[in-house]
Amino acid sequence: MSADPLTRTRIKFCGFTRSDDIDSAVAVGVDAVGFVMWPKSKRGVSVEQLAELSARVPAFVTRVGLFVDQSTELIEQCLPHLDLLQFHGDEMPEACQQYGVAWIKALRMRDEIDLAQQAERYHQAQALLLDAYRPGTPGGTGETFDWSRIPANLAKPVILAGGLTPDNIAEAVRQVMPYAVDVSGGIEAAYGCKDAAKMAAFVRHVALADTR
Ligand SMILES: O=C(O)c1ccccc1N[C@@H]1O[C@H](COP(=O)(O)O)[C@@H](O)[C@H]1O
Repeated sequence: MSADPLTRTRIKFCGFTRSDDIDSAVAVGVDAVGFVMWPKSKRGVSVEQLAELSARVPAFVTRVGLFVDQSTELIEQCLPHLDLLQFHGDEMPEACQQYGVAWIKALRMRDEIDLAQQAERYHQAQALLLDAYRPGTPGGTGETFDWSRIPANLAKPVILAGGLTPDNIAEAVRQVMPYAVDVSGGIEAAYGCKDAAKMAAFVRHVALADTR
């Protein structure tokens, strides 16, 4: 069965560093592309690179900036090139809200996390991005977590992340039925270098699994 376009699972590819990879992602129908603004990441880009890469993104594809506890000044410099902010650190809700731009909050699935409480805390977020927890690493680990820990009735839309690949994404979509999925490492040939065939396979497997 094909997916209902009004409810189908949205797809974000993250960690772009090359313009050609953006073209390939757009060609296979990605909904959002992400840019890692955290300089410690091997996928990190500068504000100048962000400006160049984001200019390559066509209308109606969302440009997302990923930040990890970064300064207001840096984030403000990035704003002209972004449609949505993704916060991956310990940012307080007020800090996320201060830019007047739509944002999502990443939560790492540590054992003791209370997702209902976090959904209330970050109620102004457009969605919660759930990622694997590895101590000392804010994200992009390439690791999955136990998807059965995600409650079906969470008060915010869920973006599933963490170790997704063309091989496991169909099962993830069927099991979790998230609002969206987000992937970085699983569609790469090397850090920051996307693989066109993996991106195409990922999108195809989401569509095949999406029966809503
Ligand atoms: O990609 C990174 O380098 C990164 C660095 C710091 C925080 C988050 C990061 N990436 C995000 O992590 C998740 C999962 O990534 P993966 O698919 O397991 O590689 C995803 O949201 C990335 O955007």
